[in-house]
Amino acid sequence: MKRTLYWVTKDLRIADNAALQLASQSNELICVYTIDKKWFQINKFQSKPLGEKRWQFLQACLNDFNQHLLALGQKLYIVYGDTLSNLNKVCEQFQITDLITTKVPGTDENRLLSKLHTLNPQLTINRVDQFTLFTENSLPFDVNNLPASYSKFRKVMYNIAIQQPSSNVNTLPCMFQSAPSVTLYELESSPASIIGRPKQGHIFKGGEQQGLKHLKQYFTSENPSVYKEVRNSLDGWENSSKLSPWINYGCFSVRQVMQHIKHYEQTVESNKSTESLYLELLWRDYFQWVHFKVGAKMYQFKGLVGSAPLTTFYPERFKKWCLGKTPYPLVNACMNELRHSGFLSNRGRQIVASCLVNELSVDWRYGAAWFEEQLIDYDAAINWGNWQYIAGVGVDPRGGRHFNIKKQTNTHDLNGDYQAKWIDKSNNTAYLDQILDSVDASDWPISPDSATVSSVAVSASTISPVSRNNVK
Ligand SMILES: Cc1cc2nc3c(=O)[nH]c(=O)nc-3n(C[C@H](O)[C@H](O)[C@H](O)COP(=O)(O)OP(=O)(O)OC[C@H]3O[C@@H](n4cnc5c(N)ncnc54)[C@H](O)[C@@H]3O)c2cc1C
Repeated sequence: MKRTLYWVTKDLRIADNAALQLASQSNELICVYTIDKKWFQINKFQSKPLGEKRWQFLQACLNDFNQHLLALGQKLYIVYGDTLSNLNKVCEQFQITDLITTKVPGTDENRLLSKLHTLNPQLTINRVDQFTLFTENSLPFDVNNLPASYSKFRKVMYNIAIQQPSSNVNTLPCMFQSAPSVTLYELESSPASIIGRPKQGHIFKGGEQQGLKHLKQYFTSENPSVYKEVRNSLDGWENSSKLSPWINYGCFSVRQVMQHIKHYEQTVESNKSTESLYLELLWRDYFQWVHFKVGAKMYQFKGLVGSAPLTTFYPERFKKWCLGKTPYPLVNACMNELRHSGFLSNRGRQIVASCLVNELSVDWRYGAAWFEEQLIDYDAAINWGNWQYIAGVGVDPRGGRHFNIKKQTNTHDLNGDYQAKWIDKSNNTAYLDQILDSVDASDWPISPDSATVSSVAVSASTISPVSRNNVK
């Protein structure tokens, strides 16, 4: 008799969901999504793990998934609090024999599963390998021998076949008779009203249904044919695929995305742009496997290379960077977009991350944690992996990236349209003076008489010396 707990995490979909397929073979089933109270608390990097924009997106995803489960005679239970004790209570209350969940690289999740197993030694834990393009078994190497750079990984993986998406689940086993005692609430049958949508910027609507609609729209447009030429633009819905928020909550699988790329290549066009899109998905996979391999090192100051960057924590610089109040208008525009909309282009992310590390000499982990709070498409491996890469402590064999802000402004926003769009209209300079005076004026890298805070550029001599390669 299989009494199964399906712990739903980054797999909020019915299609191509091998974990749900496996759960469908149980005798009795309960589907649970855990919301940890820590997600809403300020952490040691002064940010919250879950900000408002992603929380709204997630609620829509949960509602959508619940609708699908209801149609199959099941429902999604949401439990709130301490994840380990909540899962443990569900296991005890229903005498769970099997736990099914999607295998993700997060260190918290993995630690939690081993503790849960210690508390419930009878429990069989099935971690379903479906978060990446390739399963661990299909890698031609052991994860511990993962190639040391992305280019090596790409060479090895390029021609390896990717598994086709699986068929949809049509029936699910019956529910347990009573609701779990830890239930905070059941999702209503009507979709949650989404409040506080950004007035500007891209709108992402959570859930499998909306995700598949967007996936279809992107691949029935001509945008995949020109992706490579436009992907570095700072603005524009059509300049990149905008698939990331749905991929990261598993509203569709990366294999489904790959299927669309292949179909586009077979029926419309196969060119450098369609290849480039695939190569970005491969980057995503690479960061996931790096995270599987290195575990907690993903979040350490010294990163994967084991040597500390020449940066530290300056509260005022960090605060001004978060609020888009640095001396760099392009950086400010990007940070305003991120804060107001929960999204930022890849080039924007690279520019602001480089600025925090190289111009402001701030510990990269504070920036990564701020991104974690703000981004709708936050993913642990991709976010912390990219930050490490820019800070020179990650998988980059060339050691760090420094983006020349003036050059980036001339290349990507010569007419200033993007900066005008995201300028902070409040123009609250009194607020700036207050911060400058009251926090730690001495740590701000502009000498007090050199400029007003809104001036365009800081001369190199006013910046703490940080040796960096690869100024772009
Ligand atoms: C400092 C920094 C932090 C980042 N944090 C995140 C994050 O938390 N979550 C996230 O999904 N992406 C992150 N990225 C990568 C990238 O910026 C986003 O994936 C991309 O902007 C999402 O938009 P898109 O779906 O239109 O991407 P597209 O350009 O259309 O790319 C398609 C897909 O490829 C993958 N991809 C694209 N660029 C990268 C990359 N540089 N590294 C790994 N995978 C990539 C994503 O899954 C993306 O959805 C970060 C990049 C930087 C520089």
